[in-house]
Amino acid sequence: MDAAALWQRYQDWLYYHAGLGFYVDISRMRFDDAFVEGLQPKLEKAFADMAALEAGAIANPDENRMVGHYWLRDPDLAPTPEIKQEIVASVDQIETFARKIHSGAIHPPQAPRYTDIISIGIGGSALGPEFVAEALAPDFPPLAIHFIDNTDPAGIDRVLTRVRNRLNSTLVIVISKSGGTPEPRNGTIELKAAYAGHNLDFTKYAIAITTPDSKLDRQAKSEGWLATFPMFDWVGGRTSELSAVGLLPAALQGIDIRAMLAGAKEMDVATRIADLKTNPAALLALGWYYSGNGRGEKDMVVLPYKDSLLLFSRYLQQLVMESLGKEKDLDGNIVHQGIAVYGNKGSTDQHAYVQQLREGVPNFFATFIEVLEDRSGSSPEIDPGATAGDYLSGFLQGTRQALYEKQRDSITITIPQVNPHTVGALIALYERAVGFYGSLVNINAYHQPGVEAGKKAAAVVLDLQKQVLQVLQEAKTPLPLAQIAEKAAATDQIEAIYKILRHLQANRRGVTMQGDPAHPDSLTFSAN
Ligand SMILES: O=P(O)(O)OC[C@H]1O[C@H](O)[C@H](O)[C@@H](O)[C@@H]1O
Repeated sequence: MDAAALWQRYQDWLYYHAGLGFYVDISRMRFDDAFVEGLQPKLEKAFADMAALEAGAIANPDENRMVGHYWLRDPDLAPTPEIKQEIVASVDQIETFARKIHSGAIHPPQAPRYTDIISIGIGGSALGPEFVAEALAPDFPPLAIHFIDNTDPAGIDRVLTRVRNRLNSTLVIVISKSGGTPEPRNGTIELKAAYAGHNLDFTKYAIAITTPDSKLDRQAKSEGWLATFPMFDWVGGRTSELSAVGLLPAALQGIDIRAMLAGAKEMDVATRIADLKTNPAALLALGWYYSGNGRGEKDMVVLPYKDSLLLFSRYLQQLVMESLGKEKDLDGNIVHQGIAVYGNKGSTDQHAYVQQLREGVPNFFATFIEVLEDRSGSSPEIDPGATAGDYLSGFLQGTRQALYEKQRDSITITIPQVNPHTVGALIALYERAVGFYGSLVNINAYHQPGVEAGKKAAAVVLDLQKQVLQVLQEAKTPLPLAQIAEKAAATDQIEAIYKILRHLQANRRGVTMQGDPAHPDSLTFSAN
Protein backbone atom coordinates (compact mmCIF):
# COMPACT_ATOMS: atom_id res chain seq x y z
CA MET A 1 0.00 0.00 0.00
CA ASP A 2 1.46 3.40 -0.93
CA ALA A 3 1.82 6.23 1.56
CA ALA A 4 -1.37 8.02 0.48
CA ALA A 5 -3.48 4.88 0.69
CA LEU A 6 -2.02 4.04 4.08
CA TRP A 7 -2.75 7.54 5.38
CA GLN A 8 -6.32 7.14 4.15
CA ARG A 9 -6.59 3.74 5.83
CA TYR A 10 -5.26 5.29 9.05
CA GLN A 11 -7.99 7.93 8.98
CA ASP A 12 -10.71 5.48 7.94
CA TRP A 13 -10.06 3.21 10.89
CA LEU A 14 -8.96 5.72 13.53
CA TYR A 15 -10.99 5.63 16.72
CA TYR A 16 -10.94 8.71 18.96
CA HIS A 17 -12.67 9.18 22.30
CA ALA A 18 -12.99 12.89 23.01
CA GLY A 19 -13.69 12.63 26.75
CA LEU A 20 -10.71 10.38 27.40
CA GLY A 21 -8.44 11.79 24.68
CA PHE A 22 -7.92 8.16 23.74
CA TYR A 23 -6.99 6.88 20.25
CA VAL A 24 -7.05 3.33 18.89
CA ASP A 25 -5.39 2.72 15.55
CA ILE A 26 -5.75 -0.68 13.88
CA SER A 27 -4.76 0.54 10.42
CA ARG A 28 -1.55 -1.50 10.51
CA MET A 29 -3.44 -4.76 10.82
CA ARG A 30 -3.74 -5.83 7.18
CA PHE A 31 -7.34 -7.09 7.12
CA ASP A 32 -9.58 -6.21 4.20
CA ASP A 33 -13.26 -5.29 3.91
CA ALA A 34 -14.30 -8.85 3.14
CA PHE A 35 -12.79 -10.00 6.42
CA VAL A 36 -14.70 -7.32 8.34
CA GLU A 37 -17.92 -8.25 6.61
CA GLY A 38 -17.38 -11.93 7.30
CA LEU A 39 -16.87 -11.28 10.99
CA GLN A 40 -19.99 -9.14 11.31
CA PRO A 41 -22.40 -11.91 12.46
CA LYS A 42 -19.94 -13.00 15.15
CA LEU A 43 -19.55 -9.38 16.25
CA GLU A 44 -23.31 -8.96 16.50
CA LYS A 45 -23.41 -12.03 18.72
CA ALA A 46 -20.57 -10.64 20.85
CA PHE A 47 -22.47 -7.38 21.37
CA ALA A 48 -25.58 -9.33 22.37
CA ASP A 49 -23.62 -11.64 24.70
CA MET A 50 -22.10 -8.61 26.40
CA ALA A 51 -25.46 -6.93 26.87
CA ALA A 52 -26.79 -10.13 28.48
CA LEU A 53 -23.70 -10.40 30.69
CA GLU A 54 -24.11 -6.84 31.91
CA ALA A 55 -27.78 -7.51 32.63
CA GLY A 56 -26.80 -10.30 35.04
CA ALA A 57 -26.83 -13.46 32.88
CA ILE A 58 -24.90 -16.48 34.13
CA ALA A 59 -22.05 -15.62 31.77
CA ASN A 60 -19.73 -18.08 33.52
CA PRO A 61 -21.83 -21.23 33.14
CA ASP A 62 -19.29 -23.75 34.51
CA GLU A 63 -19.10 -21.91 37.81
CA ASN A 64 -22.75 -20.86 37.66
CA ARG A 65 -21.73 -17.24 38.22
CA MET A 66 -22.71 -13.82 37.00
CA VAL A 67 -19.87 -11.67 35.66
CA GLY A 68 -20.29 -8.20 37.08
CA HIS A 69 -17.07 -6.20 36.92
CA TYR A 70 -18.85 -3.55 34.82
CA TRP A 71 -21.20 -2.83 37.72
CA LEU A 72 -18.25 -1.85 39.91
CA ARG A 73 -17.87 1.42 38.04
CA ASP A 74 -21.55 1.97 37.42
CA PRO A 75 -23.49 0.49 40.34
CA ASP A 76 -26.74 1.62 38.69
CA LEU A 77 -26.22 -1.23 36.22
CA ALA A 78 -26.25 -3.87 38.96
CA PRO A 79 -29.05 -6.37 38.48
CA THR A 80 -30.42 -6.02 42.04
CA PRO A 81 -30.64 -3.15 44.55
CA GLU A 82 -28.68 -5.28 47.05
CA ILE A 83 -25.73 -5.66 44.71
CA LYS A 84 -25.80 -1.96 43.94
CA GLN A 85 -25.76 -1.20 47.65
CA GLU A 86 -22.83 -3.58 48.28
CA ILE A 87 -20.74 -1.82 45.64
CA VAL A 88 -21.53 1.68 46.83
CA ALA A 89 -20.90 0.73 50.46
CA SER A 90 -17.58 -0.91 49.63
CA VAL A 91 -16.15 2.16 47.87
CA ASP A 92 -17.35 4.39 50.73
CA GLN A 93 -15.79 2.03 53.26
CA ILE A 94 -12.48 2.12 51.38
CA GLU A 95 -12.40 5.92 51.22
CA THR A 96 -13.34 6.37 54.85
CA PHE A 97 -10.76 3.83 55.96
CA ALA A 98 -8.00 5.38 53.82
CA ARG A 99 -8.82 8.82 55.19
CA LYS A 100 -8.55 7.58 58.77
CA ILE A 101 -5.26 5.84 58.04
CA HIS A 102 -3.82 8.96 56.41
CA SER A 103 -4.95 11.27 59.19
CA GLY A 104 -3.71 8.95 61.91
CA ALA A 105 -7.22 8.49 63.32
CA ILE A 106 -6.45 4.81 62.91
CA HIS A 107 -2.83 4.30 63.88
CA PRO A 108 -0.56 1.49 64.99
CA PRO A 109 -0.22 0.74 68.72
CA GLN A 110 3.27 2.24 68.99
CA ALA A 111 3.44 4.87 66.23
CA PRO A 112 1.41 7.91 65.17
CA ARG A 113 0.86 6.68 61.61
CA TYR A 114 1.14 3.68 59.38
CA THR A 115 3.99 4.19 56.92
CA ASP A 116 4.08 1.08 54.73
CA ILE A 117 1.89 -1.66 53.33
CA ILE A 118 2.82 -5.25 52.64
CA SER A 119 0.28 -6.58 50.17
CA ILE A 120 0.02 -10.37 50.10
CA GLY A 121 -1.81 -11.98 47.18
CA ILE A 122 -1.22 -13.80 43.91
CA GLY A 123 -2.64 -13.77 40.37
CA GLY A 124 -5.60 -11.45 40.15
CA SER A 125 -5.03 -10.53 43.77
CA ALA A 126 -1.60 -9.08 42.95
CA LEU A 127 -1.15 -8.17 39.30
CA GLY A 128 -3.65 -5.30 39.20
CA PRO A 129 -2.42 -3.67 42.41
CA GLU A 130 1.20 -4.09 41.24
CA PHE A 131 0.48 -2.55 37.83
CA VAL A 132 -1.42 0.38 39.32
CA ALA A 133 1.20 1.05 42.01
CA GLU A 134 3.90 1.20 39.33
CA ALA A 135 1.78 3.37 37.05
CA LEU A 136 0.18 5.78 39.48
CA ALA A 137 1.70 5.86 42.97
CA PRO A 138 3.07 9.31 43.78
CA ASP A 139 6.85 9.54 44.25
CA PHE A 140 6.37 10.04 47.98
CA PRO A 141 3.15 8.20 48.78
CA PRO A 142 1.51 8.47 52.19
CA LEU A 143 2.14 4.73 52.51
CA ALA A 144 4.77 2.86 50.51
CA ILE A 145 3.63 -0.49 49.17
CA HIS A 146 5.59 -3.76 48.96
CA PHE A 147 4.30 -6.98 47.46
CA ILE A 148 4.55 -10.61 48.46
CA ASP A 149 3.07 -12.36 45.42
CA ASN A 150 4.56 -15.82 45.81
CA THR A 151 5.56 -18.42 48.37
CA ASP A 152 9.27 -17.81 47.81
CA PRO A 153 10.95 -17.60 51.21
CA ALA A 154 13.72 -15.36 49.84
CA GLY A 155 11.09 -13.04 48.35
CA ILE A 156 9.35 -12.81 51.71
CA ASP A 157 12.69 -12.07 53.40
CA ARG A 158 13.46 -9.34 50.92
CA VAL A 159 10.23 -7.51 51.72
CA LEU A 160 10.67 -7.97 55.46
CA THR A 161 14.23 -6.66 55.23
CA ARG A 162 13.08 -3.55 53.40
CA VAL A 163 10.63 -2.64 56.16
CA ARG A 164 12.69 -3.95 59.05
CA ASN A 165 12.92 -0.56 60.77
CA ARG A 166 9.25 0.21 60.19
CA LEU A 167 7.53 -3.09 60.86
CA ASN A 168 5.72 -1.48 63.79
CA SER A 169 4.02 0.90 61.35
CA THR A 170 3.50 -1.49 58.43
CA LEU A 171 -0.01 -2.57 57.45
CA VAL A 172 -0.51 -6.03 55.97
CA ILE A 173 -3.25 -6.47 53.38
CA VAL A 174 -4.04 -10.09 52.62
CA ILE A 175 -5.93 -10.34 49.34
CA SER A 176 -7.53 -13.59 48.27
CA LYS A 177 -10.92 -13.97 46.67
CA SER A 178 -11.23 -17.63 47.63
CA GLY A 179 -9.45 -17.08 50.91
CA GLY A 180 -7.78 -20.47 50.58
CA THR A 181 -4.96 -20.06 48.05
CA PRO A 182 -1.76 -21.62 49.48
CA GLU A 183 0.70 -18.88 48.49
CA PRO A 184 -0.99 -15.98 50.32
CA ARG A 185 -1.80 -18.28 53.21
CA ASN A 186 1.89 -19.12 53.58
CA GLY A 187 2.90 -15.47 53.38
CA THR A 188 0.35 -14.58 56.04
CA ILE A 189 1.58 -17.29 58.40
CA GLU A 190 5.18 -16.15 57.96
CA LEU A 191 4.30 -12.51 58.50
CA LYS A 192 2.25 -13.29 61.57
CA ALA A 193 5.32 -15.02 63.00
CA ALA A 194 7.58 -12.11 62.00
CA TYR A 195 5.32 -9.63 63.77
CA ALA A 196 5.15 -11.84 66.84
CA GLY A 197 8.96 -12.05 66.75
CA HIS A 198 9.04 -8.26 67.12
CA ASN A 199 6.44 -8.36 69.91
CA LEU A 200 3.87 -6.79 67.63
CA ASP A 201 0.22 -7.76 67.69
CA PHE A 202 -0.41 -8.83 64.08
CA THR A 203 -4.15 -8.25 64.38
CA LYS A 204 -3.55 -4.49 64.74
CA TYR A 205 -1.86 -4.47 61.33
CA ALA A 206 -3.78 -7.04 59.33
CA ILE A 207 -6.53 -6.38 56.80
CA ALA A 208 -8.29 -8.99 54.69
CA ILE A 209 -9.87 -8.52 51.28
CA THR A 210 -11.82 -11.67 50.54
CA THR A 211 -15.23 -13.20 49.87
CA PRO A 212 -17.45 -13.00 52.95
CA ASP A 213 -17.32 -16.23 54.94
CA SER A 214 -14.23 -17.58 53.19
CA LYS A 215 -11.58 -19.27 55.33
CA LEU A 216 -9.58 -16.03 55.37
CA ASP A 217 -12.65 -13.97 56.27
CA ARG A 218 -13.44 -16.28 59.18
CA GLN A 219 -9.84 -16.10 60.38
CA ALA A 220 -9.78 -12.29 60.18
CA LYS A 221 -13.07 -12.00 62.05
CA SER A 222 -12.28 -14.54 64.75
CA GLU A 223 -8.84 -13.05 65.39
CA GLY A 224 -10.19 -9.50 65.29
CA TRP A 225 -8.10 -8.08 62.43
CA LEU A 226 -8.02 -4.33 61.88
CA ALA A 227 -10.50 -4.46 58.99
CA THR A 228 -12.03 -6.67 56.32
CA PHE A 229 -13.25 -5.62 52.88
CA PRO A 230 -15.49 -7.76 50.69
CA MET A 231 -14.77 -9.36 47.35
CA PHE A 232 -17.80 -10.30 45.37
CA ASP A 233 -18.64 -13.72 44.01
CA TRP A 234 -19.52 -12.11 40.67
CA VAL A 235 -16.11 -10.47 40.16
CA GLY A 236 -13.35 -12.72 38.82
CA GLY A 237 -9.83 -12.38 40.20
CA ARG A 238 -8.36 -11.11 36.93
CA THR A 239 -11.07 -8.47 36.57
CA SER A 240 -10.97 -7.36 40.19
CA GLU A 241 -8.65 -4.36 39.95
CA LEU A 242 -11.56 -1.94 40.29
CA SER A 243 -13.01 -3.76 43.30
CA ALA A 244 -11.59 -3.49 46.83
CA VAL A 245 -8.64 -5.60 45.57
CA GLY A 246 -7.22 -2.68 43.63
CA LEU A 247 -9.04 0.24 45.17
CA LEU A 248 -7.94 -0.20 48.78
CA PRO A 249 -4.19 -0.39 48.07
CA ALA A 250 -4.56 2.48 45.58
CA ALA A 251 -6.47 4.70 48.00
CA LEU A 252 -3.92 4.05 50.74
CA GLN A 253 -1.13 5.12 48.36
CA GLY A 254 -2.97 8.38 47.72
CA ILE A 255 -4.20 7.45 44.22
CA ASP A 256 -7.52 8.97 43.17
CA ILE A 257 -9.75 5.91 43.01
CA ARG A 258 -12.85 7.84 41.97
CA ALA A 259 -10.93 8.99 38.89
CA MET A 260 -9.95 5.40 38.10
CA LEU A 261 -13.56 4.32 38.38
CA ALA A 262 -14.74 7.28 36.30
CA GLY A 263 -12.21 6.53 33.54
CA ALA A 264 -13.31 2.90 33.46
CA LYS A 265 -16.96 3.89 33.42
CA GLU A 266 -16.40 6.26 30.51
CA MET A 267 -14.63 3.53 28.60
CA ASP A 268 -17.40 1.05 29.43
CA VAL A 269 -19.94 3.43 27.91
CA ALA A 270 -17.83 3.64 24.75
CA THR A 271 -17.37 -0.12 24.50
CA ARG A 272 -21.09 -0.74 24.99
CA ILE A 273 -21.87 0.71 21.55
CA ALA A 274 -22.91 -2.10 19.22
CA ASP A 275 -20.99 -0.77 16.24
CA LEU A 276 -17.51 -1.89 15.26
CA LYS A 277 -16.02 1.39 14.10
CA THR A 278 -17.14 3.39 17.10
CA ASN A 279 -16.31 0.73 19.67
CA PRO A 280 -12.61 0.60 20.61
CA ALA A 281 -12.83 -2.81 22.32
CA ALA A 282 -14.53 -4.34 19.30
CA LEU A 283 -11.74 -2.93 17.14
CA LEU A 284 -9.11 -4.59 19.33
CA ALA A 285 -10.97 -7.91 19.32
CA LEU A 286 -11.28 -7.74 15.54
CA GLY A 287 -7.56 -7.05 15.23
CA TRP A 288 -6.70 -9.99 17.46
CA TYR A 289 -9.07 -12.27 15.58
CA TYR A 290 -7.67 -11.23 12.22
CA SER A 291 -4.06 -11.63 13.27
CA GLY A 292 -4.36 -15.09 14.78
CA ASN A 293 -7.09 -16.46 12.47
CA GLY A 294 -9.37 -16.69 15.48
CA ARG A 295 -7.07 -19.42 16.79
CA GLY A 296 -4.40 -17.42 18.57
CA GLU A 297 -1.81 -18.20 15.93
CA LYS A 298 0.02 -14.97 16.70
CA ASP A 299 1.27 -13.69 20.03
CA MET A 300 0.40 -10.27 21.39
CA VAL A 301 3.53 -8.23 22.10
CA VAL A 302 2.60 -5.29 24.31
CA LEU A 303 4.99 -2.37 24.19
CA PRO A 304 4.11 0.70 26.22
CA TYR A 305 6.55 3.51 25.54
CA LYS A 306 6.41 4.78 29.12
CA ASP A 307 8.29 3.42 32.11
CA SER A 308 5.32 3.71 34.45
CA LEU A 309 3.33 1.28 32.29
CA LEU A 310 5.99 -1.41 32.58
CA LEU A 311 3.72 -3.87 34.36
CA PHE A 312 0.80 -3.49 31.99
CA SER A 313 1.89 -6.45 29.86
CA ARG A 314 2.29 -8.62 32.93
CA TYR A 315 -1.18 -7.61 34.07
CA LEU A 316 -2.58 -8.31 30.60
CA GLN A 317 -0.86 -11.66 30.50
CA GLN A 318 -3.23 -13.01 33.15
CA LEU A 319 -6.26 -11.12 31.89
CA VAL A 320 -5.84 -12.38 28.33
CA MET A 321 -4.25 -15.80 28.80
CA GLU A 322 -6.29 -17.03 31.75
CA SER A 323 -9.46 -15.80 30.08
CA LEU A 324 -8.85 -17.02 26.56
CA GLY A 325 -6.53 -20.00 27.03
CA LYS A 326 -9.14 -22.75 26.96
CA GLU A 327 -9.23 -26.37 25.88
CA LYS A 328 -12.91 -26.46 25.01
CA ASP A 329 -15.40 -24.07 23.50
CA LEU A 330 -18.86 -23.46 24.93
CA ASP A 331 -20.24 -26.39 22.93
CA GLY A 332 -17.69 -28.80 24.35
CA ASN A 333 -15.49 -29.01 21.23
CA ILE A 334 -11.74 -29.26 21.75
CA VAL A 335 -10.38 -25.97 20.43
CA HIS A 336 -7.19 -25.13 22.39
CA GLN A 337 -7.81 -21.41 22.26
CA GLY A 338 -5.69 -18.56 23.61
CA ILE A 339 -3.42 -15.67 22.74
CA ALA A 340 0.07 -15.52 24.23
CA VAL A 341 1.01 -12.14 25.68
CA TYR A 342 4.43 -10.75 26.48
CA GLY A 343 6.31 -7.47 26.48
CA ASN A 344 7.89 -4.94 28.78
CA LYS A 345 8.37 -1.44 27.43
CA GLY A 346 9.79 0.59 24.61
CA SER A 347 12.27 1.71 23.68
CA THR A 348 14.07 -0.63 26.09
CA ASP A 349 12.85 -3.77 24.32
CA GLN A 350 14.18 -2.47 20.98
CA HIS A 351 17.58 -3.31 22.42
CA ALA A 352 16.51 -6.78 23.45
CA TYR A 353 14.15 -8.76 21.23
CA VAL A 354 12.86 -6.37 18.56
CA GLN A 355 15.55 -7.85 16.29
CA GLN A 356 13.57 -11.09 16.22
CA LEU A 357 10.29 -9.25 15.84
CA ARG A 358 11.48 -7.51 12.72
CA GLU A 359 13.44 -10.30 11.08
CA GLY A 360 12.71 -13.57 12.85
CA VAL A 361 9.66 -15.79 13.24
CA PRO A 362 6.61 -13.76 12.18
CA ASN A 363 4.43 -15.20 14.93
CA PHE A 364 3.17 -12.05 16.65
CA PHE A 365 1.45 -8.73 16.34
CA ALA A 366 2.58 -5.74 18.37
CA THR A 367 0.50 -3.37 20.45
CA PHE A 368 2.19 -0.03 20.94
CA ILE A 369 0.97 2.13 23.80
CA GLU A 370 1.87 5.73 23.19
CA VAL A 371 1.59 8.45 25.83
CA LEU A 372 1.41 11.95 24.39
CA GLU A 373 2.65 13.84 27.44
CA ASP A 374 6.38 13.26 27.92
CA ARG A 375 6.60 14.51 31.48
CA SER A 376 4.73 16.99 33.67
CA GLY A 377 7.28 19.83 33.31
CA SER A 378 9.19 21.07 30.32
CA SER A 379 12.06 19.12 28.80
CA PRO A 380 15.63 20.20 28.17
CA GLU A 381 16.93 19.82 24.64
CA ILE A 382 19.20 16.88 24.08
CA ASP A 383 20.11 17.96 20.55
CA PRO A 384 19.06 21.23 18.96
CA GLY A 385 15.26 21.03 18.77
CA ALA A 386 14.98 17.51 20.18
CA THR A 387 14.20 16.25 23.69
CA ALA A 388 14.50 12.80 25.28
CA GLY A 389 10.74 12.50 24.81
CA ASP A 390 11.08 13.26 21.11
CA TYR A 391 13.48 10.36 20.90
CA LEU A 392 11.02 8.06 22.69
CA SER A 393 8.26 9.13 20.33
CA GLY A 394 10.52 8.75 17.32
CA PHE A 395 11.56 5.27 18.40
CA LEU A 396 7.93 4.22 18.67
CA GLN A 397 7.08 5.52 15.21
CA GLY A 398 10.25 4.08 13.78
CA THR A 399 9.67 0.61 15.18
CA ARG A 400 6.03 0.59 14.09
CA GLN A 401 7.12 1.50 10.58
CA ALA A 402 10.03 -0.90 10.50
CA LEU A 403 7.76 -3.76 11.53
CA TYR A 404 5.10 -2.84 8.99
CA GLU A 405 7.65 -2.78 6.19
CA LYS A 406 8.36 -6.41 7.01
CA GLN A 407 4.66 -7.37 7.08
CA ARG A 408 4.54 -7.41 10.86
CA ASP A 409 1.21 -5.98 12.01
CA SER A 410 0.58 -3.66 14.93
CA ILE A 411 -2.10 -1.85 16.86
CA THR A 412 -1.35 1.55 18.42
CA ILE A 413 -3.20 2.90 21.43
CA THR A 414 -2.53 6.53 22.27
CA ILE A 415 -3.42 8.15 25.58
CA PRO A 416 -2.81 11.74 26.61
CA GLN A 417 -1.16 11.00 29.94
CA VAL A 418 -0.72 8.23 32.49
CA ASN A 419 -3.19 9.19 35.20
CA PRO A 420 -5.93 7.46 37.23
CA HIS A 421 -8.51 8.30 34.59
CA THR A 422 -6.61 6.84 31.63
CA VAL A 423 -5.38 3.82 33.59
CA GLY A 424 -8.97 3.03 34.61
CA ALA A 425 -9.95 3.37 30.95
CA LEU A 426 -7.11 1.09 29.75
CA ILE A 427 -8.15 -1.61 32.21
CA ALA A 428 -11.78 -1.34 31.11
CA LEU A 429 -10.81 -1.37 27.43
CA TYR A 430 -8.93 -4.64 27.72
CA GLU A 431 -11.49 -6.28 29.99
CA ARG A 432 -14.11 -5.63 27.33
CA ALA A 433 -11.88 -6.63 24.42
CA VAL A 434 -11.18 -9.95 26.12
CA GLY A 435 -14.91 -10.45 26.70
CA PHE A 436 -15.68 -9.73 23.04
CA TYR A 437 -12.92 -11.98 21.79
CA GLY A 438 -14.16 -14.76 24.08
CA SER A 439 -17.54 -14.45 22.37
CA LEU A 440 -16.00 -14.35 18.89
CA VAL A 441 -14.28 -17.66 19.50
CA ASN A 442 -17.16 -19.07 21.56
CA ILE A 443 -15.37 -19.85 24.80
CA ASN A 444 -16.07 -19.19 28.48
CA ALA A 445 -13.64 -16.36 29.23
CA TYR A 446 -14.48 -16.29 32.92
CA HIS A 447 -13.37 -19.61 34.36
CA GLN A 448 -9.92 -21.19 34.71
CA PRO A 449 -10.28 -24.98 34.97
CA GLY A 450 -6.70 -25.55 33.84
CA VAL A 451 -5.20 -23.86 36.87
CA GLU A 452 -6.56 -26.54 39.17
CA ALA A 453 -4.42 -29.35 37.71
CA GLY A 454 -1.14 -27.78 38.86
CA LYS A 455 -2.55 -27.03 42.31
CA LYS A 456 -3.72 -30.61 42.76
CA ALA A 457 -0.38 -32.00 41.60
CA ALA A 458 1.44 -29.75 44.08
CA ALA A 459 -0.78 -30.98 46.91
CA VAL A 460 0.08 -34.57 45.94
CA VAL A 461 3.80 -33.75 46.09
CA LEU A 462 3.46 -32.24 49.56
CA ASP A 463 1.61 -35.34 50.78
CA LEU A 464 4.29 -37.54 49.28
CA GLN A 465 6.92 -35.52 51.16
CA LYS A 466 5.28 -36.46 54.47
CA GLN A 467 5.24 -40.15 53.55
CA VAL A 468 8.84 -40.11 52.38
CA LEU A 469 10.06 -38.41 55.54
CA GLN A 470 8.29 -41.01 57.60
CA VAL A 471 9.96 -43.81 55.64
CA LEU A 472 13.39 -42.26 56.23
CA GLN A 473 12.75 -41.75 59.92
CA GLU A 474 11.76 -45.38 60.36
CA ALA A 475 14.71 -46.70 58.34
CA LYS A 476 17.79 -47.95 60.18
CA THR A 477 20.23 -47.56 57.28
CA PRO A 478 20.55 -45.18 54.32
CA LEU A 479 18.14 -46.19 51.55
CA PRO A 480 18.35 -45.92 47.76
CA LEU A 481 15.50 -44.17 45.97
CA ALA A 482 13.92 -47.35 44.66
CA GLN A 483 13.52 -48.71 48.18
CA ILE A 484 12.18 -45.44 49.52
CA ALA A 485 9.60 -45.40 46.75
CA GLU A 486 8.63 -48.98 47.48
CA LYS A 487 8.25 -48.38 51.21
CA ALA A 488 6.21 -45.26 50.54
CA ALA A 489 3.99 -47.30 48.20
CA ALA A 490 4.80 -44.84 45.44
CA THR A 491 7.00 -46.67 42.93
CA ASP A 492 5.53 -44.61 40.10
CA GLN A 493 6.67 -41.43 41.87
CA ILE A 494 10.39 -42.12 42.05
CA GLU A 495 11.40 -38.93 40.24
CA ALA A 496 9.18 -36.80 42.48
CA ILE A 497 10.65 -38.53 45.55
CA TYR A 498 14.18 -37.83 44.32
CA LYS A 499 13.36 -34.15 43.86
CA ILE A 500 11.68 -33.85 47.23
CA LEU A 501 14.72 -35.37 48.95
CA ARG A 502 17.22 -33.31 47.00
CA HIS A 503 15.33 -30.16 47.98
CA LEU A 504 15.14 -31.15 51.65
CA GLN A 505 18.84 -31.97 51.69
CA ALA A 506 19.75 -28.65 50.08
CA ASN A 507 17.83 -26.84 52.79
CA ARG A 508 19.30 -28.82 55.70
CA ARG A 509 15.93 -30.22 56.58
CA GLY A 510 17.12 -33.38 58.30
CA VAL A 511 18.02 -35.39 55.19
CA THR A 512 21.50 -36.65 54.33
CA MET A 513 22.33 -37.57 50.74
CA GLN A 514 25.23 -39.73 49.68
CA GLY A 515 26.45 -40.85 46.28
CA ASP A 516 27.01 -39.22 42.93
CA PRO A 517 24.50 -36.41 42.11
CA ALA A 518 25.19 -36.99 38.41
CA HIS A 519 23.73 -40.50 38.79
CA PRO A 520 20.56 -40.31 40.88
CA ASP A 521 20.34 -44.12 40.90
CA SER A 522 23.54 -44.27 42.96
CA LEU A 523 22.16 -42.02 45.72
CA THR A 524 21.16 -43.09 49.18
CA PHE A 525 19.25 -41.01 51.68
CA SER A 526 18.90 -41.11 55.44
CA ALA A 527 17.29 -39.00 58.12
CA ASN A 528 19.74 -37.15 60.35
O1 LIG B 1 -7.65 -14.42 44.95
P1 LIG B 1 -7.39 -15.87 45.09
O2 LIG B 1 -8.63 -16.65 45.36
O3 LIG B 1 -6.33 -16.12 46.14
O4 LIG B 1 -6.84 -16.41 43.74
C1 LIG B 1 -5.66 -15.96 43.17
C2 LIG B 1 -5.49 -16.48 41.77
O5 LIG B 1 -5.26 -17.86 41.81
C3 LIG B 1 -6.00 -18.78 41.06
O6 LIG B 1 -5.28 -19.94 40.90
C4 LIG B 1 -6.57 -18.30 39.74
O7 LIG B 1 -6.07 -18.96 38.65
C5 LIG B 1 -6.47 -16.82 39.55
O8 LIG B 1 -7.48 -16.43 38.67
C6 LIG B 1 -6.59 -16.08 40.84
O9 LIG B 1 -6.54 -14.71 40.59
